[in-house]
Amino acid sequence: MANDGDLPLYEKKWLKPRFQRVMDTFILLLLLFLLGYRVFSINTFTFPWFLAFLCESWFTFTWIVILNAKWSPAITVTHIDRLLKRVPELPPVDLFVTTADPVLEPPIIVVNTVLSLMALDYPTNKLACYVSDDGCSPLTFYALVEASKFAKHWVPFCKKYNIQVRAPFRYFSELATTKNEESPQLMQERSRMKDMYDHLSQKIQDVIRKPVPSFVDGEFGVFSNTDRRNHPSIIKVILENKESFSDGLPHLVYISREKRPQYQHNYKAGAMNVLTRVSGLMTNAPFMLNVDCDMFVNNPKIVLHAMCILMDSKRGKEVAFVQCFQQFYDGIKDDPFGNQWVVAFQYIVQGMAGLQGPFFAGTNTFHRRKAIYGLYSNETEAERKGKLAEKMLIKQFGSSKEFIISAAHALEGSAYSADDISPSKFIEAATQVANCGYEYGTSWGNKLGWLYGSVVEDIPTGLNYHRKGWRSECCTPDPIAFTGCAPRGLLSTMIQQKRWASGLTVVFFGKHSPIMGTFFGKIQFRHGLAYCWITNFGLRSVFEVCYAALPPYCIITNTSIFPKGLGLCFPIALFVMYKVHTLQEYLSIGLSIRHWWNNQRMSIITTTTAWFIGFLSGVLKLMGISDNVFEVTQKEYPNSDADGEDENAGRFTFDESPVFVIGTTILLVQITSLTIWFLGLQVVQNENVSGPGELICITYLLVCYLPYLKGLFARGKYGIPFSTICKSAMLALIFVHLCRSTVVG
Ligand SMILES: O=c1ccn([C@@H]2O[C@H](COP(=O)(O)OP(=O)(O)O[C@H]3O[C@H](CO)[C@@H](O)[C@H](O)[C@H]3O)[C@@H](O)[C@H]2O)c(=O)[nH]1
Ligand SMILES: [Mn+2]
Repeated sequence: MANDGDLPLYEKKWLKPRFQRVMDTFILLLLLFLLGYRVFSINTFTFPWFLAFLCESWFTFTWIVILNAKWSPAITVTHIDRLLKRVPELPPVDLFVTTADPVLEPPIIVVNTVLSLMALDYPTNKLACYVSDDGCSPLTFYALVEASKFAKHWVPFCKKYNIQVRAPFRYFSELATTKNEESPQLMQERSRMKDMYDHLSQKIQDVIRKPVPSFVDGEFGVFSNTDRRNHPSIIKVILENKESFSDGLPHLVYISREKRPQYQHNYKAGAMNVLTRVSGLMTNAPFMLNVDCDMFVNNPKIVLHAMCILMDSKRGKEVAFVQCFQQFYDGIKDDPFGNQWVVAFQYIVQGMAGLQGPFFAGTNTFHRRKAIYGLYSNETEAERKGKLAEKMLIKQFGSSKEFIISAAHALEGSAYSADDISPSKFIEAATQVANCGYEYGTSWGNKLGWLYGSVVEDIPTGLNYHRKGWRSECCTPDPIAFTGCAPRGLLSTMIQQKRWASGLTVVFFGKHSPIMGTFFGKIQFRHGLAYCWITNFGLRSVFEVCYAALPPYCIITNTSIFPKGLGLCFPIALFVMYKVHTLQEYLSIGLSIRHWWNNQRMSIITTTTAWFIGFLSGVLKLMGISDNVFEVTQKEYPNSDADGEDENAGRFTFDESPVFVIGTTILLVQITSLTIWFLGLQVVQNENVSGPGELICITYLLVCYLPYLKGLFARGKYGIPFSTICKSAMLALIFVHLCRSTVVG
């Protein structure tokens, strides 16, 4: 371990974004002015004014949440050189990859991620890679076995030439665009690698088309007669670094946990807990890295960077996890569907890093094993002793004798050695802890491990760390640590956003909410408030949908929520300031105006449609009426012959999903109200008639919903289906009727 007198392995620097703070505060003041105006105006007690007041109060609260989260951003600077001076002390790290569906997540993608992990710049005898396959697919297993053979050539090649991108498909596709002067030897070896890789992907392709007969026997026999929803645990050690060579290959283990129809499997969280236990038995590394199957390593030194933080003898001791940004490769230019999250990571996540630390974003994260085992950050030796009693351990961790021993070791933080670790010795015990009944009555998913109960497992799991007094850190080395694939279509984006909104709603109203963590746990006030930025995704939609319905309501019933004349300047100034400020945020980190506008537009569309549906389904789940499912996001393997698609890459596509019914309804309601105003069909009233304020709102919403407007008239997948239009028209008519009945009736 490091001597306390040593220089720190990492430094934390707080930034002072003065200009941002001024703008943020100014916008807050304008919001408060607007609220003040509402309170003191004579119309306060009419229904629409009250609703507007409610929504604007919420927007003000949301702004305070954002401002608070962004206020004191921090970055970390890591010193690998200092860490490397202590090489003999480098700790083992277990690497986790999850996959769930061989169709939505093509095995070649999983294979690339695994290869990039195996080739990390870290002593290989300290690494073990575990792949969890919830799809129970012989194909994925086959692909991994074949990849492990390729790895024997690929890993030494990468290390010899210090290749940066170690996922072969990215390496070869990036090569095509950069031509450097290189040694003939490298070029020769590279072309050999390319041939081998092409051969590997061809083999996997062939099996997708026509499964080889040997799938029913030999190593693949265990997969015969299995159904992904009903099968025993399958655990296979594909590679074992028996001699513990520091320049060999890491262990590679395939795990498909038991599934039975009568059990709840808890989606990714369940898979992560099985990975934690199986790895606990086999290698029991004190640190673990978890990535989604599409997130490959982009910076081969990333483990070293993360270890600088986790191994630091002062500040690092309180850190439960290190989060790397989620970044994407081949994202569509200017982020047309708003799913690349560049700004969110830059301002919110980096902002939270200046408080108690970033939230756990589900992937690209290094965890401290004893923290995931439920320890508090500052537990004393004595307090821990009580917890290590065998009875207590069995109650929390389940009845596997072997696992209890390993858990006790992990909790004590006792010395680890990479020698004589042989995963295959533990197959039997590992099968036991991967079975569905194992967690029954234990604390898994409830007090420790990845938490259950919501389809977003990452946020409550992160909250659980922070609640116990741990901190977290961001790690943002150059080049960036990992890159993955963002959804490439509107539909998959909507499915993803809907899942987040429903899961987050359940979290916000559940026992793991940031509010509970602040009052009953060790989450600091400002940090708890910052957490509301993400946990409130679902709830936010309710207010935005209301606010989108208000101006049409006003037009139809000929009332008004906005001041007229000079008074209108206030809300307009607020709107303009907000837009200019966000635009400045985008430009200052090198994003384009187009990127900004796309995100502005999508924030309206996503909030009022996908998040709204997500909120409703979250509420149904909270009331116990229905359950939410984890719909896996489609990962696309870039196909060289699909280039023709590119010009339509950012275009909106529609289908019969309810998300589009909501969006189309909102659009039709705006159009209808505008038509009513234009034709002068409004209810006749004497005072406070609707005016420019309402019209501006409607126009802005129409501009945001322009792709939908085009969709009304387009055909095929770019057009909104006729049935969706009919449903929306019905809903819009009902809305108009209801509005009129409040005044006429
Ligand atoms: O039953 C399941 C469902 C999913 N997964 C895996 O979970 C990961 C994330 O799934 P994905 O469909 O890619 O979801 P995203 O919306 O892209 O994921 C984001 O949001 C999730 C929470 O909703 C987090 O878990 C992820 O880390 C985060 O990247 C993938 O590796 C899946 O294979 C499983 O292992 N088992
Ligand atoms: Mn994903």
